[in-house]
Amino acid sequence: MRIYQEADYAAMSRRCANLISAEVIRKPDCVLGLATGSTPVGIYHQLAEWNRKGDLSFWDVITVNLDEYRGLAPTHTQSYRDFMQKNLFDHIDIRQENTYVPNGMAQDPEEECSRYDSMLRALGGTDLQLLGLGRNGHIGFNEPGPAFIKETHVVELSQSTIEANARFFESADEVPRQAITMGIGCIMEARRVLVAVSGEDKAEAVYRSFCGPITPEVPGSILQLHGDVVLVGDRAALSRLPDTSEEAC
Ligand SMILES: O=P(O)(O)OC[C@H]1O[C@](O)(CO)[C@@H](O)[C@@H]1O
Repeated sequence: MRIYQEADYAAMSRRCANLISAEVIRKPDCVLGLATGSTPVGIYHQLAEWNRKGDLSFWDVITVNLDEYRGLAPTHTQSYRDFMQKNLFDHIDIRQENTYVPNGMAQDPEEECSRYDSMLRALGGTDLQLLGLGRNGHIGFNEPGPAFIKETHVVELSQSTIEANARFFESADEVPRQAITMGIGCIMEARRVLVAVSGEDKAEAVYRSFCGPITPEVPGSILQLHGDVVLVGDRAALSRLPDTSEEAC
């Protein structure tokens, strides 16, 4: 695993944007797996700026998002589709039809999960998967539980995730209780995984994911078994790692 320790959120965002742009330059028709949440906002803004300046094109790029809340329409201001439009897609030259986000309004969610997996397979998997990390170690919306779930699936959000994401809603009561998420198998099949973390409140999850036992109780810990993981964090988020200059643990 490669670790980049950056001074702060801005530097972490620039580093991740650099790694993503390197992939886009290397393979202009790459498949990027994308994440939502507060962490990637700075990364997306940096990519949009380079695109606006003409330094980077997303014309042939395909994007596949990790997850979506169940029951929120794509136009809902807290849906992950809306998040992606506002923070990235509306500001870059990507073709809208090349951007995939699970449909949280699907009448038959199980069918939507299989459709998403088939679509991922048809695309040949992701070249680079960007991940944030939940405070409880979740990746995508793969919450701590008794087993790793391989395929895209419907998940019951944990209380800690509902509380963490309540900041985006009027109150915790409005946070959807379910989501559709890419499974651990789809994430692990990415050719490269880029994990972005920022802030003291992620330090414990980073430590448990990369230095603790591999267990579905800490979904991010599965990444220890991936052959090409790049972890980029600011000092606060990486503060519990024993030595961030080389291997994590
Ligand atoms: O970047 P944040 O807002 O801390 O979120 C971390 C993780 O939590 C989620 O937002 C889901 O709760 C993920 O999409 C994200 O990777």
